[in-house]
Amino acid sequence: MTPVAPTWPLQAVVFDLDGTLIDSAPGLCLAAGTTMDDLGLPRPDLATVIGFIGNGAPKLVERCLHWAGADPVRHPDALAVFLRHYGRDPMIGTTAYDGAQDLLDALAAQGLKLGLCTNKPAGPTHAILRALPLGPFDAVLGGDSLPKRKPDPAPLLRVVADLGADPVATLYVGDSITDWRTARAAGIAYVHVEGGYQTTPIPDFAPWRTVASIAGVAGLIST
Ligand SMILES: O=C(O)COP(=O)(O)O
Ligand SMILES: [Mg+2]
Repeated sequence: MTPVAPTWPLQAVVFDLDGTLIDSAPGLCLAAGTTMDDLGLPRPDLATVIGFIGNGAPKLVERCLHWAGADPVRHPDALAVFLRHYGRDPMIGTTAYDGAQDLLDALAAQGLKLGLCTNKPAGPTHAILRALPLGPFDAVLGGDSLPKRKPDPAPLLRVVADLGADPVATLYVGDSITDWRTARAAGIAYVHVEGGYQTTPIPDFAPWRTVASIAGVAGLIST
């Protein structure tokens, strides 16, 4: 498979959030563990929860229940409990990766539009963006903002449209198979950041570029 390259000059860069700009896995693990306590189920450890991140809160809870051998009919209740725990303070166990804000500042200074397209629900996403602070972003969509979430291309294409950018002159920067599939389905050039939450090889993987950490994205872009 041939990687999709962006056309220059670049107009916009859209980012994934969890595992790309922020390390939120300890917080997600804590909320998942408290949820499982409430349900009388075993707590998954951090490495296990990291493997469950990437497709949004409903999938994370579904994977926790499946891991524990629990009846899937408990999912609606479990999801409500999880969202209550996580929503109380999504900043617990969450930090920005080194260099993330410096990168956003540098890209904005080059006149690039900045977007955020995450599967994290919009409520905690905005709480985290305010609290860190991280950004500013010109357009933000959460996993529950549209009827479909990543890897469906709709959220990414909507963010790009909200930015007023041309998809071919846009980069999507992410850390997971979900992000890669989203970018591929949208026909948008994909930059993969290593060191996030992708723990298994990605089949048919053809990113435009791979960087070892978020700070490395700056070196790819000159407008
Ligand atoms: O909420 C998740 O499961 C993943 O969130 P992300 O799309 O920002 O990586
Ligand atoms: Mg991610």
